[in-house]
Amino acid sequence: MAQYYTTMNLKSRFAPSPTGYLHLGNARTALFAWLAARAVAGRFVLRLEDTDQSRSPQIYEKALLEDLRWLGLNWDEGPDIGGPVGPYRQMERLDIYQKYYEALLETGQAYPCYCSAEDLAAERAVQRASGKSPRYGGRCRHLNEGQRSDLEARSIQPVLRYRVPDSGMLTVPDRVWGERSYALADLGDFVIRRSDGSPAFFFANALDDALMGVNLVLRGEDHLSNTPRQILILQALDLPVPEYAHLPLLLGSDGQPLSKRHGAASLRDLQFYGYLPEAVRNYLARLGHHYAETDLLDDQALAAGFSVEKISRAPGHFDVVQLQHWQRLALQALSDTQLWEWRDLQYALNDAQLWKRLLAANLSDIENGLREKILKAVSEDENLQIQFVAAVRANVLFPEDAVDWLIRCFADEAFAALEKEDTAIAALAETPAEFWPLAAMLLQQSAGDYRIWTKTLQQESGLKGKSLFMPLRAALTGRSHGPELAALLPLIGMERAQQRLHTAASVLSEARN
Ligand SMILES: Nc1ncnc2c1ncn2[C@@H]1O[C@H](COP(=O)(O)OP(=O)(O)OP(=O)(O)O)[C@@H](O)[C@H]1O
Ligand SMILES: [Zn+2]
Repeated sequence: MAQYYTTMNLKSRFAPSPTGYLHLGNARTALFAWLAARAVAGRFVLRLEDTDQSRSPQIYEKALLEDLRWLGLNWDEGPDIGGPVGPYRQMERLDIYQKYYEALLETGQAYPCYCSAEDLAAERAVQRASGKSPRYGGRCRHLNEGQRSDLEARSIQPVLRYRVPDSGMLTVPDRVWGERSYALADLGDFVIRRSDGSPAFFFANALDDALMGVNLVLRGEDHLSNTPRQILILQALDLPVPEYAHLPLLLGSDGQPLSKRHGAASLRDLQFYGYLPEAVRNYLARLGHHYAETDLLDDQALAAGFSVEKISRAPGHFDVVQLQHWQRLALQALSDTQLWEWRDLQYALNDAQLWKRLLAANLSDIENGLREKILKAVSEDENLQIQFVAAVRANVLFPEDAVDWLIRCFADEAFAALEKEDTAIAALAETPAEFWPLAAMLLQQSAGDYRIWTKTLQQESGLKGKSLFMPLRAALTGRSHGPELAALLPLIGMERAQQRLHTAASVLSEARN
């Protein structure tokens, strides 16, 4: 049984390949490894497995660091900040690997294999045909010096294979899956160095964990079957074997595991939509890990409640409804001022394209400087900002929602053509024509006091409940749902409210024509 790490020296890591944008599966793996370290004041390492040079463009390395930082993770050692056991990019560690290849060659635990891709494919075909599971049969195991130099003379670049012991069992402990035993005879001698000299994943990954002092390897279940080979390598080199914890994979809506190469829902996408990183952290932390608390947790609480033992074995599914639930809670946790200053909201306010889209029906208003006019009015008045945020915050999930409500509150001439929901138009159409002049007059009389206005309007129109408030909401906001009208009315103001009540009457007559 593996020795469980003490809480004093835990070191975990995230070791992605910079081959695409991080998706939520990668992000959850990174988050769990980070939480495991932060829970016990351990260390967290970021290592880039960039040995597949054909798929490792520079942009992905930069994006990877940015996205992890956006998510709120930090690392104690990594490619950008260095550390005591670096370098932290595998391509910068080739000399280190070479030393260990030589050690294995010297003791005969590794040997060069000259088999061509065709040779190997033919071997596998024969094995499959006789119902055996395919593995390398060991053809180059016993080549003598003369045979080797012959092959070298034909300038065949060999791979290096690890010589797996012929018999025996290997027991692999896993903190999530428990112990599994493997018959060594089934493994087949596997490649540890490719013919171009680059290290195979099995080798570099295991070696680096050991050399970097990583003692908890938390990674996706896709690596579960690699573990016996990695333990063999570490044992052969007399290096420490870490503890392993394999996380069930996150699946997309097609039931397939998310994968960078297939462009799965990325952290970048979530950032673009305006998700708050604390919402994403809370969502991911509960994806396959149990927390007793159902409210939004800060990082300290997330770390304190994290334990490898609480990881579930069931595969996770990306569920946007759940993610939005955490977005709602994360937004609620912001003060009004913080919400107004939300960086993504500030971007959205300045995003002319977004305004154009929200106002598509009335582009001429954009040309007339509508956006500048509204922004000027609210940017000069801090009270108005706070009042606005306080009124609409329960109806805002994304920055775009806030911009939409801003337009609905503060646009005058634009409003006539502002997009109106069908249900809102239906509510207008069901309301008698004489209601609107009455509503306008009583609004004037009540001097904008919402309670007095609606009370007198109810008395004099005979309408009440939904048939009173739905048409008012529809006329004032163009929507059938939204923030409290009492809170919106002061923002809309008397003048615009009057205008909209009159417009509602004309919408009605248009609808009837
Ligand atoms: N769908 C997934 N769910 C959970 N974890 C995953 C998933 N896919 C990969 N991981 C984990 O993310 C970490 C980084 O792996 P890696 O960079 O190879 O990601 P990948 O998505 O498999 O990329 P690629 O498509 O380039 O192979 C590993 O620990 C891996 O196990
Ligand atoms: Zn061979």
